[in-house]
Amino acid sequence: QEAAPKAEAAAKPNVVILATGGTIAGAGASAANSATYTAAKVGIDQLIAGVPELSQLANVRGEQVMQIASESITNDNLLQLGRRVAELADSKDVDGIVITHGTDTLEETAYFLNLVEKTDKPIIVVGSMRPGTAMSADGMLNLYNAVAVAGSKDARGKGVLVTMNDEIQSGRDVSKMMNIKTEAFKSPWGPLGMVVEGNSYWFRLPAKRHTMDSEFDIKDIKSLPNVGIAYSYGNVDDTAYKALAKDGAKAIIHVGTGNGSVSSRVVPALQELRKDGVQIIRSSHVNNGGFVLRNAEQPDDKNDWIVAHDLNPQKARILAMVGLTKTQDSKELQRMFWEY
Ligand SMILES: NC(=O)C[C@H](N)C(=O)O
Repeated sequence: QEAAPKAEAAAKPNVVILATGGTIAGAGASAANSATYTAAKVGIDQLIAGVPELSQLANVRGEQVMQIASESITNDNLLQLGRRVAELADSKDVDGIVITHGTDTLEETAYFLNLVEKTDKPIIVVGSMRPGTAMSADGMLNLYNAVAVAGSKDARGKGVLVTMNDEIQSGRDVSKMMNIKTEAFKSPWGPLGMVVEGNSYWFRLPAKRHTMDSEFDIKDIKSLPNVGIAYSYGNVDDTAYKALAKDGAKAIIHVGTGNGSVSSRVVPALQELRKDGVQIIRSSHVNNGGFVLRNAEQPDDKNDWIVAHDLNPQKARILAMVGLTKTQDSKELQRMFWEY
């Protein structure tokens, strides 16, 4: 009789929560403040203490890696987080890792980790749309779901995942499609599954290379190159592109209209920049998921440009940076944009 609880404790998975800040750690002046608040206020110990039910799912411990709103995250922050995740993933007494994160750049961090972490242990990135001080705060349940998925054996080998609004999304595909609403995170290809009352229900698997099957490894990445993003619209000119190149961008993500199209007022500058060695990567600013194909709208073969395919501009920046740590060859980079 005495042995039972002990056996139960031993069977529970060990999950580490790495806290980085964001609204999930935010606080507002009153319960009515769902949108007006300060992000990155509450420490990880307080967050964990706020959801006592976590201890039913796993042996949970927390680490405060940083405390920032995610719009302010830098490449150095990404590397710091990535290295800590890798150390924990290598540790025998860690079964799964949760990262609490602001939602503004959550999709970038999730995709970055999906590319560079050589582990099949679950890595779950999670945030919230409302601070914990607000009525109907969503952080508690999102965090509970994240720990549940991180501790489950079923989540192994599926790449970095995101648990928001009861859905399990692929860290590669998911994007913040809407602000204000708690139903903020969507993937153009749909969620992988659902998490309900601590149980995961899976419906599909990621088809793109990730984690164990990736050619990238955080342990080999010393720094990330400068990659900029320039946005297209009617009456656009080449000012932003030239400024990014002048600032030393190794690649520029062109946020094109529609099919990643490029204004005739911008084409000559992009052809020049490519001749000067800058990689030009065409993506799209359409809201529900772009889909850019080679030589559609623009002669990519002739210009030696790259297409981002279905990656949105901010995810294209992540893959371009990681890819450029391995190669400067545009054909190799294009291969990566098809495979990841
Ligand atoms: N909902 C949020 O987390 C937004 C916040 N600005 C952040 O990304 O840190």
